[in-house]
Amino acid sequence: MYKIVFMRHGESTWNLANRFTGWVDVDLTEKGVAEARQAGKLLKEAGFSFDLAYTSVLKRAIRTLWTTLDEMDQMYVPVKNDWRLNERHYGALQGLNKAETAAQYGDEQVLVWRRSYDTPPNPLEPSDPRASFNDPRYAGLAREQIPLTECLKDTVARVLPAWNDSIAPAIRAGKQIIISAHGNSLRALIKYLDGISDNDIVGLNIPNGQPLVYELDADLKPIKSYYLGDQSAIQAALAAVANQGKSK
Ligand SMILES: O=C(O)[C@H](O)COP(=O)(O)O
Repeated sequence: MYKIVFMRHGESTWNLANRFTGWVDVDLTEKGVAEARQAGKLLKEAGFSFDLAYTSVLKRAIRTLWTTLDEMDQMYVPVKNDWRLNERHYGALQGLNKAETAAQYGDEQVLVWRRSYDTPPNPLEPSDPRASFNDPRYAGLAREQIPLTECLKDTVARVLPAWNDSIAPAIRAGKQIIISAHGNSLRALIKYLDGISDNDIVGLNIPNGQPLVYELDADLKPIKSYYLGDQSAIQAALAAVANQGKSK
């Protein structure tokens, strides 16, 4: 049996402001840092010890990972930063307030943009200064690999190669792994691992900064999964994420 830990980053400044974030590189709030520390405490108490860590190239996930490993006194763990674990690109919605967008376009439309499997928000214009073409962290990518918007299906299409080429072989080689990533890149992975249908994935939300443990069989199929920590607080956090896209 293998175990892997997934974690969405702690609260970011744009989570606090309830803005669509995507590939915008915002930092953690103080609460977000505290969530990452608490995650480290829980993982330490549960006896976790990691050999390898994965994260995205966005600082909210990177700092969450550093803070969690620091709390565990495991900052020596090698870290692989992989752009394919980035948050789903939120296109032209990036920067907009989620509740205001729902008030303007309706809760149903915002739910489609946030949670449907295959409907992307409108794309950024290629000439938009928010496009990532000139960002040095993506310098090794072909232009067509750099999104201007994504639906979850697009995110699955880039996350799965990271799983298949890098993460899954490391698990099979016996590495104890933690992945610090984002709400929708983790939804993409969980959809795949748990075989969740395109319809049912709409109902899956991931709270900030809570370690999610997956136990996997020899074929890397999930045996069970559970969040560490206070279960009622986690349920409340999940409901809060779902409600971020409502006008009231
Ligand atoms: O990019 C964002 O806005 C968040 O990280 C995830 O947002 P969502 O829960 O609205 O998809």
